[in-house]
Amino acid sequence: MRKQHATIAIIGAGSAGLSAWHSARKHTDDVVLIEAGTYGTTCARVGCMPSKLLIAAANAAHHARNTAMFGIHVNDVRVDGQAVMTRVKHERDRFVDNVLKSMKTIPESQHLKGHARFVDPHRLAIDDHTQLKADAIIIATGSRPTWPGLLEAAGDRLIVNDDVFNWETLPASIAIVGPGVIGMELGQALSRLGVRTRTFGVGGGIGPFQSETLRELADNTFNRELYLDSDANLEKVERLDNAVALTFEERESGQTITETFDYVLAATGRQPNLDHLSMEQAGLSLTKNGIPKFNRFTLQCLNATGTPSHIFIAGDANQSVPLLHEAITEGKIAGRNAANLEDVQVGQRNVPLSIVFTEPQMAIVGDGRATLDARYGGCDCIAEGGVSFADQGRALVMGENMGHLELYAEHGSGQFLGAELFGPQVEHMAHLLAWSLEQKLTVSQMLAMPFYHPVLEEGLRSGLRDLQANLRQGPAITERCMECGPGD
Ligand SMILES: Cc1cc2nc3c(=O)[nH]c(=O)nc-3n(C[C@H](O)[C@H](O)[C@H](O)COP(=O)(O)OP(=O)(O)OC[C@H]3O[C@@H](n4cnc5c(N)ncnc54)[C@H](O)[C@@H]3O)c2cc1C
Ligand SMILES: NC(=O)c1ccc[n+]([C@@H]2O[C@H](COP(=O)([O-])OP(=O)(O)OC[C@H]3O[C@@H](n4cnc5c(N)ncnc54)[C@H](O)[C@@H]3O)[C@@H](O)[C@H]2O)c1
Repeated sequence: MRKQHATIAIIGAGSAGLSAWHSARKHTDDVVLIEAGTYGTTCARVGCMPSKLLIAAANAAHHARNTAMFGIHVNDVRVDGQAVMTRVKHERDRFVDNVLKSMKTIPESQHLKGHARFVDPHRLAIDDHTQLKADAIIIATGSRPTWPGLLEAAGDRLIVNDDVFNWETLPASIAIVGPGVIGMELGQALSRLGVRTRTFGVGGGIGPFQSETLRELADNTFNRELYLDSDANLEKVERLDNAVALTFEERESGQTITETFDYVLAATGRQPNLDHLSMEQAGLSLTKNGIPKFNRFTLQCLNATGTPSHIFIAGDANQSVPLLHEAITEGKIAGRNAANLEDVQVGQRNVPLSIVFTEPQMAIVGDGRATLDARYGGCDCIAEGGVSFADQGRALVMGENMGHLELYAEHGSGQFLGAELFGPQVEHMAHLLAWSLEQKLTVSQMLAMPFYHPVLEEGLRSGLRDLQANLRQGPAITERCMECGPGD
């Protein structure tokens, strides 16, 4: 085994690892990046980007089929599964190429190919070819899908998101287990592309929603176009010759039926890639799930002795906020701190922001209802306001008048705290709200901002007005805001 030394070793060349590399390189040239798998990042290869490409194709088909309300008649909308997948993969490869091109800035001598594991707190074995000793180490190993044992019976018909983006064409049918973020995005997209789908969940959760009102509305809304049972009784999974059979209690009829599908997609959550790292050799204090205890502002892990470690953890590997922009922020902070062990600093973290690219979109800004209730302990400190998109002006114009916003603020201070959003293109409102939260704006300050007419954000203004009324700090709300223009 070759022996090598580096000031900083980064395990994983995904989004967090690459961000950490660039950040650390501002302080030292001696940084080594270790990658076990394929370069190109989860986001570009099998995550954010190919999923949004599939969704874009699906929405094109869906909107083409739903023009009649405008008096426009489109005949024979045909989905060419092979062409859909060709575009998804072609554009996906472009995103991957961009990552690979940017990786060319990393000198050959600074990346090592192979699977890293801890030998002791400062030493890593890379496969069986290199032993790397480092002053500081950043764990940026990402995550992978996990699924309940029941699904194992599907054998090679059990697939995960990675498999979808390798398809040559679309299958005829698929069962989706897990109506979380991945299950809802891919499930709706495949259904809109003409694939027969059924989606099964447990406990009633849909996407990221904590609010019961929004869960119920999402359940009703999605069930208008696809089969979704968010609290399903999935009894049996069986591999047949050319298919997989699922036995379940059908939602409407209550009957137990068996239906066959080409595949079953596990979208039941992800687990951090820490189990093959020999973490027990790293000398760290671990949670009961085997995740190193760490400080989310410095990304520094805690030694088993209770002292700060020279090991940092960033991105999906720490399971804190498994989102792309957070992985990049965390990599940046970890890279800076790993290079300055004597002067570890607190990095700036953004307010929580999560968006699900279904139609209607789902989003959470700041804290959701349940988190706020837990934080404020039922002290009646939270005011809630809301607005339905069922008759919002611009949404009606576009024929996308579905959804509801729930907005929360603190009684007394009037400070905006968070929101759960379900509606057309709420990705944009979610950003406005996240920026307002970053600025610690009060509801009345937010209402003093300009709102153009006629835009979807006028719906947000109605929700904020309702919130303001419930804060009992401003003018009483009128039935309709006519000075705002028609259809606010
Ligand atoms: C289907 C899907 C859709 C998504 N959509 C979105 C979205 O729209 N918006 C959003 O913000 N987020 C989205 N995400 C989440 C986002 O992709 C992740 O949060 C982000 O990619 C995590 O980056 P990372 O660097 O932590 O992990 P990764 O990019 O997975 O990098 C980890 C790297 O570590 C390597 N590795 C693991 N173990 C070892 C080892 N022992 N030795 C060496 N190398 C190792 C892996 O091979 C991998 O290359 C999506 C995820 C999925 C799966
Ligand atoms: N748009 C985005 O930003 C985006 C898109 C995709 C993924 N992601 C990231 O990837 C992460 C992982 O996504 P995910 O969808 O795998 O996880 P998730 O936690 O969002 O959803 C998992 C779902 O599976 C359900 N579930 C768990 N066990 C089950 C069982 N036995 N039977 C049926 N259902 C079961 C859960 O109730 C939940 O609804 C997300 O948390 C998110 O951070 C983000």
